[in-house]
Amino acid sequence: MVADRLLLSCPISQFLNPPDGGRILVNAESSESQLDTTMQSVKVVVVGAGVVGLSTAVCIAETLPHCSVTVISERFTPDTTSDGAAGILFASQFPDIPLEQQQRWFKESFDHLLAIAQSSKSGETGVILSSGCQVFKEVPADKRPFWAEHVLGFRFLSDRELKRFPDHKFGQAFTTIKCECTTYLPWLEKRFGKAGGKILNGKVSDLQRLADTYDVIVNCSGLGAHSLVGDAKMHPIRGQILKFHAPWVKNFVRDGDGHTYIYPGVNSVTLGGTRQAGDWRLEVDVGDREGILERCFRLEPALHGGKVVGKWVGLRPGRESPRVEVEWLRTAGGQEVPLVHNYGHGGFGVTLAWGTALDALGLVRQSLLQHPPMAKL
Ligand SMILES: Cc1cc2nc3c(=O)[nH]c(=O)nc-3n(C[C@H](O)[C@H](O)[C@H](O)COP(=O)(O)OP(=O)(O)OC[C@H]3O[C@@H](n4cnc5c(N)ncnc54)[C@H](O)[C@@H]3O)c2cc1C
Ligand SMILES: O=C([O-])CC(=O)C(=O)O
Repeated sequence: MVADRLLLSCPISQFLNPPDGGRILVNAESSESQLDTTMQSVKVVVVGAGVVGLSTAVCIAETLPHCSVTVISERFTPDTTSDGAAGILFASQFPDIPLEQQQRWFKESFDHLLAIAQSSKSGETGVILSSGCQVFKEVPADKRPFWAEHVLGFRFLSDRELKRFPDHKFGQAFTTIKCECTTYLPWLEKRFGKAGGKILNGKVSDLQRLADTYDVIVNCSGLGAHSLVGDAKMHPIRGQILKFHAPWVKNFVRDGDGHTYIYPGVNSVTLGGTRQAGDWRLEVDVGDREGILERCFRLEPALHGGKVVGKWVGLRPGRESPRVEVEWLRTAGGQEVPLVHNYGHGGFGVTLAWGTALDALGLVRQSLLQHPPMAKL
């Protein structure tokens, strides 16, 4: 996606550890609006360019025109965790977040992406509708998940339909959304550029130092928050998937245990998966690959005759519940600077990104009202 950005040879800012010789990348489409943003008074920086960071940056840049918004990130599409995600909109319940808030996150994300999937933008964004079922070996305690009314056409499988799954006793059918981030993130980057956003490439090592330059800091660093803010609750949940050629498979199937799924997409079928908590390995594991193929072929025999066309490992930003809250930093000059956190979405970051981005936007707005910033150079 570097082709979409203008590469300028500028000295990297003091707070960055440049990973590649201090490049600063600025979205080419934003050059005109950059002139405007330098005139604007409130400087916001978003750390992270995965689906959570870019969604948050777009929400702020489009809603608060008096803010100039900059994204700083070590990695960009196609090299973020978000890029490898299957991108299916689906969630489990987090323990520490009010259910009403989780429902809102899900609904806001779903409705936002549904409008895209049902428009002419579907192709350029990689956001599509996807129908299928989730099946369970034992009948779950909660047969109707909290998001049942937000997806389309949620219902239980009939006995006749369940005959297809001899190892399973219960199933749910529904239509949800598949958001393919290798297409969606470049589109979000462009949308951010059109809203006047700037993009810098670099690793942030100290949020406190950003506070000398920016009025608001938004932390969307995903698993990076483990070291960036020393969040010991953050841990990797390793996930391995395969990309599979079987264009005749049209409907998704997911085992309720979360260890086997088949998600047909725009160009290939995603076969998964693994959920290995505390495992930092990014290498493809041959044993995992064999296990995925065996389980997926058993669940969806129609895969026979297809072939593996790709493989990928990613580390989910694991946390018991996502962290969406504000804390305050104090600069050497005694100014209070809000630090809005939005990270720790585990296996559901694509699903919840737009919803938590809207909450992060609310926290930014509230912080600015609470403490109007003093001018910074
Ligand atoms: C196999 C697999 C399948 C998945 N399938 C799904 C799915 O179907 N549906 C779903 O909803 N979710 C899925 N997920 C989960 C999803 O990928 C994550 O929840 C989501 O990508 C998190 O997004 P993020 O933006 O927080 O993190 P990331 O995409 O990891 O982005 C973090 C960003 O922060 C930057 N960063 C970090 N530290 C720093 C620093 N110090 N300085 C500067 N930049 C920094 C990184 O470079 C990166 O740009 C899956 C994950 C895996 C592994
Ligand atoms: O669980 C799923 O169906 C897909 C997913 O979100 C993941 O692997 O993290």
